[in-house]
Amino acid sequence: MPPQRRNRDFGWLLIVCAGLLPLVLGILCTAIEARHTVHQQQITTANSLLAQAERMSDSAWDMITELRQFHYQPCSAIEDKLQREGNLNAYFRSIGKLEGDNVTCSSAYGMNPGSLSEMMLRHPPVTGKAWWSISIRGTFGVPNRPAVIFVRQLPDGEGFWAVIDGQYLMDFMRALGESRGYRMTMRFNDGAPITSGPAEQLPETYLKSEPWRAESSRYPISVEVVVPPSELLKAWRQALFIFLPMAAIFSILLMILTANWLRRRISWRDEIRRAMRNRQFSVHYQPVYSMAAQHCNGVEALLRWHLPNGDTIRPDIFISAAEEEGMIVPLTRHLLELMAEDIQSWQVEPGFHIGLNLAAEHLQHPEFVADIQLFARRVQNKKLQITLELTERSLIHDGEDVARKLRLLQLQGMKVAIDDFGTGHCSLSYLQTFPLDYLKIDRGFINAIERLDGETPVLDAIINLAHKLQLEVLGEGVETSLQFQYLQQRGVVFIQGYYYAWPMDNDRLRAWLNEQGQQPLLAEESHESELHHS
Ligand SMILES: Nc1nc2c(ncn2[C@@H]2O[C@@H]3COP(=O)(O)O[C@H]4[C@@H](O)[C@H](n5cnc6c(=O)[nH]c(N)nc65)O[C@@H]4COP(=O)(O)O[C@H]3[C@H]2O)c(=O)[nH]1
Repeated sequence: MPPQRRNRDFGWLLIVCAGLLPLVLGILCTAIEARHTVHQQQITTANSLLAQAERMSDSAWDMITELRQFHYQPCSAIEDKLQREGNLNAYFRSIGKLEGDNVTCSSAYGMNPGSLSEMMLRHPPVTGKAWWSISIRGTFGVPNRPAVIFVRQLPDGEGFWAVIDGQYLMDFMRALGESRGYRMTMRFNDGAPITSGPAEQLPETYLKSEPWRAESSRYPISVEVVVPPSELLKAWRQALFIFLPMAAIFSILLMILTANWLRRRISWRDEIRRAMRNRQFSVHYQPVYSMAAQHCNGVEALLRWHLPNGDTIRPDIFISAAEEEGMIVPLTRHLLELMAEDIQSWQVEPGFHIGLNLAAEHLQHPEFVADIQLFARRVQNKKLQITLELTERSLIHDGEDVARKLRLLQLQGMKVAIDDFGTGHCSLSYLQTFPLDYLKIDRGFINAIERLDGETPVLDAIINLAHKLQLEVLGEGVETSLQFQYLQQRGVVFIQGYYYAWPMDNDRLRAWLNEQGQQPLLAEESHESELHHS
């Protein structure tokens, strides 16, 4: 499959993925949100149930405290009063008195209706406590309806009891959760369950939510709330209903952005190719001043891109794009061709320097040496000093291999410079790895110069370092007389910048070299006219 085709297919895949991403994320988030909502509802329901059960327990214990007034009184004397108390207070099925395990008096059945076990339809729990309560599946009189019995036993064997009808609790549960299909279970003291909701086991599906259990801090009451899958599904559907339109908008936006990004990527590559074909690139040359020779002894080649409408694209933009799009090698080869053509028109002394910028990808390319050698052969009649400028902007991975190639080219008479020194992450390691001849100080450090007799610590340190390593130093971006003099005083041998000359096209360079190329640069003079002229 040709690479172009493969890229396009990959692009479609990327657009589809970008479109799906918000949808998938949305579905996941809403599922989590639905679970959270349902869980909160479970907690709220359980807490409401507990609160109601606690209120009923409070009533029951209050009633038992009230019954204390009938202590030592025979059932015949209190029967009517008991009946009235039992009937007039909410929640109660019956209330009464105890003697040991025997029920001696009941608001429902009068005197001596039987034992406590017979009334509860089970043995009383062994709690060892004078106050206890337990949920039961029914009572002697109403065996099929759950209830809760509250008992207080006095040390003298007498006691009081109250039975709350479970119907009140079941009604409350129904009101809370019947419409939502909740299954709710309440137990007092691990007694019989009082339940409401569907009795069947919920199917084991992903949508099943965990039962929520809660206990009262005041009484031995526990509740459990189970939510059916349909509730979770409903909550999910509601969340999706709100979220899906937003997700759809996000999907469309993301697809448009991805498509634009892909188009831009493809268009940079295509545009650079087209621009090379249509000769929209040209080379500008910026003169370099030699302090020793006191005249221009070389130039740096800087690529320019002129659009047919007269606009230009900044080199830092199209060079970065070419590096990212894998176009820097063809572009540099194009630069070398343009330079070779221009150089044929030059009238310069042998040894005149021509510096050219090289990107890391090209240095690592297997045909790098051949490319440079071809260029050198094409301009060999001019006997130029070719300087290869490495920049730290993009990292050179295979340092040893690149160093070997550079050494080979050095043996054939070329020089190597490190460009924009100090701005990257690996300035010092480059000094150690590569066979360098020149160090070009970035204009950021030159801009820091404030006074001729003062210090510029970092700049001074770089200059000293270069001298120690026996590298020749070039100051880049020199714009003022002060900067020029400062560098001159500190033994910087080459100067490049607007103060000396701006980058210019080939025709203007030839004229400039003729008129000003041999003139010394004097710091005291005003160079305004010279700069504008160039
Ligand atoms: N403010 C200021 N700027 C000054 C002064 N003197 C020169 N300059 C600018 O500083 C840049 C020097 O080039 P660079 O550091 O190699 O930085 C270059 C270089 O890294 C890259 N570049 C340019 N042409 C090529 C090329 O053919 N190949 C590669 N790989 N990179 C290139 O693009 C960068 C920017 O290039 P340009 O825009 O041409 O910008 C040039 C030049 O116009 C000055 O006194 N003041």
